[in-house]
Amino acid sequence: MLLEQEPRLRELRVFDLHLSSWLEELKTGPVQVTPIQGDVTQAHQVAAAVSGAHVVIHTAGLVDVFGRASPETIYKVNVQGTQNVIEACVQTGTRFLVYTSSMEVVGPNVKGQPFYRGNEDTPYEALHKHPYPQSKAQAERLVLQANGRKVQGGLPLVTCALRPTGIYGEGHQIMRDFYLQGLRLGSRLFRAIPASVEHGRVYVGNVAWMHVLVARELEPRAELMGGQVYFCYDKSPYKSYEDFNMEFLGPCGLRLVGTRPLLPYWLLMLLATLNALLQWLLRPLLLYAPLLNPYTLAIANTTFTVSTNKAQRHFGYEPLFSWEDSRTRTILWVQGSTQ
Ligand SMILES: NC(=O)C1=CN([C@@H]2O[C@H](COP(=O)(O)OP(=O)(O)OC[C@H]3O[C@@H](n4cnc5c(N)ncnc54)[C@H](O)[C@@H]3O)[C@@H](O)[C@H]2O)C=CC1
Ligand SMILES: C[C@@H](CO)CCC[C@@H](C)[C@H]1CC[C@H]2[C@@H]3[C@H](O)CC4=CC(=O)CC[C@]4(C)[C@H]3CC[C@]12C
Repeated sequence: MLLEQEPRLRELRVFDLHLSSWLEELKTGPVQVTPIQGDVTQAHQVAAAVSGAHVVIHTAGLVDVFGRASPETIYKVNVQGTQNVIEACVQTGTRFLVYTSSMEVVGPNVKGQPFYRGNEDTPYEALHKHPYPQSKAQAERLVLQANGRKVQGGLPLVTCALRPTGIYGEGHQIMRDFYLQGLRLGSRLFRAIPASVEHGRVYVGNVAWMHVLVARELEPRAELMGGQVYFCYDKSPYKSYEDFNMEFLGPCGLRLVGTRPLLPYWLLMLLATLNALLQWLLRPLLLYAPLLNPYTLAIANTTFTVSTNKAQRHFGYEPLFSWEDSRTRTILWVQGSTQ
């Protein structure tokens, strides 16, 4: 997105624990693309990568709500890693920092209270028990508190945080898992979540586009945007998690069975709790980390949708991809990803 949309870009450094092979293809254009294999938990590696950069987009993170990683590891990558990025900016004189936060820093909370088409100012009890949202909330706080800190050379750091809702699009592994599961079940999926529960989703291309715009506008609009949070949104429809997935899986030949959940909520919660127990029991022997656990069930079962125009007001954001484009691109990816 940066290469396509930012004409003033001179160099793009990609710092990641795992470098993808597609990065090589990006090296053929006029902009210098520098892949750097590194770990955000290693302060010296981060500082070396950041040195001389005009703007840092910090999107690396450990996304785990399934119990694959330990809470300590999640904290180390998401919180300590973010602190390292901030310190690297301060030490090396980089003034603009964009952080990929998450809707999860707000909710859904452990009480299952709905957040219905809320915006950045909507009051909501953000109570976290799970390591992932806890770590994202802590990291976001660090980023916002760092706004205004003096960087090397004496000028102030300008930071802001973007909070995507559930991201979908090309590369969405869970979508592919549901597709494969549906194929195994005779081209069917069984409804587990009531259709009335709305879940916020945003297309990956629009998430990227919003990051590019923020990176571009942070300097001229530092006064307004510094220390701010913005939900990442687009025109994707408000639907339940499963009904939304069917927008893509339907055209790929799957159908969702049932107008109401096949199993009652208490039974699903029992199964989710059993999964958590099994995970704990099996941990010394193997990693058992299914999609269904008490936390994921609670998120999927709680309405959380965003309706805001803050990004449009502050830096002129309009989605780059329409809902129709986002849908088509995602369907094509699902179809192609399993061949
Ligand atoms: N997937 C979603 O629905 C949402 C994701 N987010 C946030 O967006 C960001 C990207 O998430 P996804 O693309 O979904 O996840 P992902 O797992 O596909 O991407 C995360 C990237 O961070 C890298 N990474 C992990 N640990 C690292 C380390 N120690 N050092 C350097 N790089 C490391 C990974 O190699 C990977 O390339 C994360 O910060 C996540 O919290 C926010 C809202 C929703
Ligand atoms: C009960 C199951 C029946 O089919 C459905 C389980 C679906 C879950 C795996 C997903 C439901 C909601 C998702 C999360 C949500 O989109 C918010 C997120 C934000 C992030 O920053 C990271 C990812 C995630 C936690 C996302 C993960 C997958 C779900 C829990």
